Amino acid sequence: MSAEDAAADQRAASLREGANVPPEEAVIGCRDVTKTFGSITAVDDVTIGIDSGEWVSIVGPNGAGKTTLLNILNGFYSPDPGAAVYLNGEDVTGRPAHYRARQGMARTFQGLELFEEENVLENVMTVRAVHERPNLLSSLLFYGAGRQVEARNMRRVEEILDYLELWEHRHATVSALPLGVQRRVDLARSLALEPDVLLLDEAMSGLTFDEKYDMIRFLTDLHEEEGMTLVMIEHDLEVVTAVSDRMIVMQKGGVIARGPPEAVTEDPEVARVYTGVD
Ligand SMILES: Nc1ncnc2c1ncn2[C@@H]1O[C@H](COP(=O)(O)OP(=O)(O)OP(=O)(O)O)[C@@H](O)[C@H]1O
Repeated sequence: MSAEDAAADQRAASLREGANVPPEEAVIGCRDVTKTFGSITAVDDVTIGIDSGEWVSIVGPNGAGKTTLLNILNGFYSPDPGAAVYLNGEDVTGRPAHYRARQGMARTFQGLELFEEENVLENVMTVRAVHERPNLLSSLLFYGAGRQVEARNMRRVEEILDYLELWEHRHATVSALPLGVQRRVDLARSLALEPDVLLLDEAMSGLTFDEKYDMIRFLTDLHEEEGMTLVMIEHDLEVVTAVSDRMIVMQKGGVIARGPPEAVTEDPEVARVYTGVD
């Protein structure tokens, strides 16, 4: 092996090692996560740590375990025993998704789990109302407390719709809207939870060039203006390399590379996964 090859191998190996920050100290992190479904190992011993304000993309071929990992991070799936998941430094392994949502984590869905026959306003308002229910006791003690909360929710939802340029669509039935707008409604629903960490599962899948551009513009604003931590599963490597601070590459359930996009895309193992060429 030449000195050049040895250096490339060493760099590739260092990219595969460890998390960026220890998971226990990360905004969102996990240690030793494995998830099996019967004989299928969907996620295989994954440890990651994502720092506050980072924009991290998780990439990899179909079936690599990306969505399963996201489902474990947000509490939809429990990992196999021996794993731990951390949110803002707290061990949330046994905590359900709604607890993690209240602690600042939201997500969008690859398959858009919207109420298709309801309008945009209703879709976002429903999430908001669940997030901030009027406290029952204060509602009983203070006349109008429930109404105040409702008015506050409505104001916040209006701000979100305005921000995502959805205001003109607020009375439209979701199923009648183009996919690009539906994906923005999904994003609006997650923002209604006022998250610090946003997990995005292929938020740009199926979008036209212009729709993707809009989505990137909104996410960039959230990242830069609000300092939101973004963790994004995305197949479009051009988008990933343009926007991400770091990439995590998964294959067959495991992490095969991680680091800044310019370094990861040069990793020989990543090239092999994407091109099938040695
Ligand atoms: N609920 C489940 N029950 C059984 N097997 C599952 C389940 N969820 C995922 N799998 C399997 O786990 C593996 C990883 O799937 P996952 O959806 O996490 O991959 P992915 O990287 O997100 O793929 P894609 O890019 O196609 O969405 C696949 O073999 C899949 O069939």
